[in-house]
Order: sequence, then structure tokens, then C-alpha cells
Amino acid sequence: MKLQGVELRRIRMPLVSPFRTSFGVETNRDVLLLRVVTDDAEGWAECVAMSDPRYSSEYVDAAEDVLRRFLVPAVAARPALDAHGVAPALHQFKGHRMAKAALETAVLDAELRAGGRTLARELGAVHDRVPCGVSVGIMASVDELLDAVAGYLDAGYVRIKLKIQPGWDVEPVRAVRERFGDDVLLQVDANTAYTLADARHLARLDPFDLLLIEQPLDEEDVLGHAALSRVLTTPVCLDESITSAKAAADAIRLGACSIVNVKPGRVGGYLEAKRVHDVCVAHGVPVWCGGMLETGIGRAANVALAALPGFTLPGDTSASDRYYRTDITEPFVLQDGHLPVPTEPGVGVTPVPDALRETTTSTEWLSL
Ligand SMILES: O=C(O)CCC(=O)N[C@@H](C(=O)O)c1ccccc1
Repeated sequence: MKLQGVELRRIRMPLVSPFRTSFGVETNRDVLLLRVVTDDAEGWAECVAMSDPRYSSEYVDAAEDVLRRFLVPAVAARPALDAHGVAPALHQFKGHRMAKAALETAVLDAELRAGGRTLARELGAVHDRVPCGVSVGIMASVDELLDAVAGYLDAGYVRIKLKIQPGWDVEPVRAVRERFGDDVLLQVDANTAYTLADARHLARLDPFDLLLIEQPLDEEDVLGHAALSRVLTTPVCLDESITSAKAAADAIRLGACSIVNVKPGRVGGYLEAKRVHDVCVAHGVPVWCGGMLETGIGRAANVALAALPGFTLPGDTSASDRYYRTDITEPFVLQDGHLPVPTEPGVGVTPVPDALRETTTSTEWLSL
């Protein structure tokens, strides 16, 4: 394929309700979309970088800048363009995995649309729908949390994930167990909010039969997670620490985790995400698909990934209305606790022109 140009488009998506984690509150998503135009087809992708560098070091203005000045020119310089050539072309640049993931995914989407192939087939999906979990933020009170969880269970979500932080952990978990019983699939996500000194406190979560505790310690504290895994009976799952398939292999071999949250943006794209999946499957480690409050563009690709055989735990692949009143694609609607895997070529969805027009805050064309 020959790259003709790349559109960098920023859109503003208000959340239906504030989403609070241990590192801040999200009320609007400032999203960077990429549209790659080649001589064969167009491809779309969503960059999952947040507005500020609090989930990881990346943030959306930096992603846009590094794409404009370094990543797009490097890919455009390749004589023959295909998705598997993007990562090697970008290897010269350090980090910026979310920006790299967006560019690779847009090229992959164009390549697959041109060939009439779905992302699901390309990645090795084995299911035509995926079970969906939901992520529940930190709330102002336990009563507010219980109302939110009741609503999501009524909506059909098959797994509940609670955000936790020091001062909001054992009590909300106990309240959810007491209200909704022991059969609800329940897990917690700390987003690095604790230290190894909190091990004994975190062990107070063990009696609640959680599926996992996600990223309790700093993303660089792999050995700390290994030590914590020896103290807790709750399985430890890593998110922020797993930046590549090699990082996953190392963390598993060091005993730092027994479950992995796979996020394509965090690891540099869907091709590396499949490699993370394959490494985890080879080690007998279950994986599930994480989320970054994606619009339908990123959500479609995540649902395809979540249909791979090693994704044996429900992911954060919620319906569009979990976060957005109006999505920029046809909405993903929960059906019996599941979302259907897109069946159209590429990521399988494209933005609805009116919705895109109404949410766009800037657009820039990089001609090549
Ligand atoms: O359902 C979703 O898309 C969000 C799932 C979720 O909780 N994401 C968390 C995370 O740390 O995994 C997050 C929240 C806000 C910003 C970045 C990440």
C-alpha cells in the first residue's frame, strides 16, 4: 500500500458521569483519532492516551506531536507499507506506545479493509461475541456505589470491577458482597495506589473471593508484586507494568502476576497485544481485555481482540452507553451480557459523519 496522507482529528466526548480512579477524575475524553489514507483504502484508529500523564507517561497532546513530527514521517518513508512494517519503522523512537499503536492500527485497518478481511480473523478470534465486564469508579458513598453496581448488574454485565485506593477498598468490597452475594464475579483495580507496606491491609480483601486485584503497586515494582503475590490469596493481575510481550514473560517468570490485563494501546498495538496473549497462553496465564474509555472505534477493535481463545475472563469491553450518551460509531449495545464481534472488514466500524462533526475540536491533514 502507498500512504497518501494521515488525518489527525481531536474530538471531545463528554462522559455520562464522572469516572474517578486512584489517579484522578475523568469527565470528558479529549480523544485523538487517526485516519490513514492509502491508494487502496482508508483506515481508522483511536489513540488511547489520556489528557494528562497520570495513567502512564503518555498524554494526547504529546501523542499528536510525536505522530506529526516523528512517527508518521518515518512510516511514510517506507517504500512498501504494510501493518507488520510499522513497528520496525518506529523502533528507532523510544516509548510513545499509545501513539505508535494508533498509527499501526490505522494502517492495519486500511490493509484489512482493502483485503476484505476482519481484524478478528487477522488476530485469530474464535468467538463471535464476548462476555462483558464493567469498571465502576470510586464514589462519594457506599450507597452511591451500590446503586451503580445494581444498575450495571440489571443491564446484564457479567463482571464488576471496582476501582480502589487507600481508604476506599475493604468497605466497598464488603458492601458489594453483602448486597449482591458471593456469585457475582468481582475484581478490584488499584492503579498503582499501594505499596508493599500495605500487603497486610490488602490481605483483608482475600476473604471476599475476588477474581483478582489489578496493579496494586507501582508499574515498575515487578518484584514487589511477586512478594505481594506470595502474601495474598487473591490473584494479582498486572496492567500498567505489562508494556510488551517480553515484559509479560518476565513478570510471569518472576511470579509477579497470575493474570494479565491486555491493553493494545499500552503495548504498542494489536499485533503486540496478540503476542502478549500468546505468551500468556503459553504460560497458562489467563488474560482479559482492558479498556481506556474508548469510543466505538477503539471499542470495536478491543471486542475483536477479546474474542481470542486466551481471553477467558470478561474484559472492560462495556457497551457504548457506559461512558457516552452518543458514540461516534453505531453504538455497542449489550446483548445478554455480551457484545457481538464486528463482522465487517478491518475494525468493522466507521465514524458516523454527523457525530464526528459534532464532536470534532480540531483536524489536521498530514500530506505525504
Ligand atoms: O471500561 C473502560 O474502558 C475503562 C476501564 C478502566 O477502568 N480503565 C482504567 C484502567 O486503569 O484500566 C482507566 C481509567 C481511566 C483512565 C485510564 C485507564
